[in-house]
Amino acid sequence: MSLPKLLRGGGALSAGLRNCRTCSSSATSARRLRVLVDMDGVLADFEGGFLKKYRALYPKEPYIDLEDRRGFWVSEQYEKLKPGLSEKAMSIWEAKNFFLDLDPIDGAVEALKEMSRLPSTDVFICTSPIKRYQFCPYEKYAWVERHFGHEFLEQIILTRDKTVVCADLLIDDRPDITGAEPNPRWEHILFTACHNRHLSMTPPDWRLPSWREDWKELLDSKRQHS
Ligand SMILES: Cc1cn([C@H]2C[C@H](O)[C@@H](COP(=O)(O)O)O2)c(=O)[nH]c1=O
Ligand SMILES: [Mg+2]
Repeated sequence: MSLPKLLRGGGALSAGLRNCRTCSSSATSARRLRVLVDMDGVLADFEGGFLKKYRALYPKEPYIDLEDRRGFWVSEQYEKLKPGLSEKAMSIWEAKNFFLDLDPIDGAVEALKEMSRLPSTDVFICTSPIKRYQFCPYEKYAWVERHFGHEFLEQIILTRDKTVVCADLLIDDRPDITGAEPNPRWEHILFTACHNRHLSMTPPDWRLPSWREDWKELLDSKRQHS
């Protein structure tokens, strides 16, 4: 089988992998591809937005350049940098307008709109809100409406556990996605972000380096081998 160029781990795509068709309810839907796309770090520039606001609010505190970011949790790396910085980091994304003000990731808006227009493809934005919920869930909806339009609000899934969502693919920057379901239906495509770009990929892992790459090739490949 020829593998898409973006598959760094040389993954075997869907051959022998879990088949999401088992959770489809009709023959018609069985032919459609369902794609979940994460928001923070994939569509919205969480890391860039955080650093900008953190430096503005705490100009005297140390910070971590994006190229030095390691590990998914910003709060953990900041706490290691200086005890107490975890709380200051959290105060940034817990504040009003943090999520709403995030810039889109390069190419994300065009790519997602194009993906949602593809035939036989259902696209959902699948994102985890923070538990301090005063602003975050509302602002995530408002962000989607601002960048994708009102209609796209039908395609939002807010969940703290993405493993229980049934789909063919999940494009997400978090390397370790775990939850109540030990065998999620989707295959994970790791979207490259500052905190994960140094991780080596092992088969059958997939990676999408950016929205400027040929993400359609990944979808087509999954479609063909499902
Ligand atoms: C880096 C980091 C993130 N969070 C929060 C912010 C978002 O609500 C989620 C990540 O959501 P995703 O759907 O997995 O992109 O986590 C956090 O609480 N602490 C952090 O350090
Ligand atoms: Mg993310």
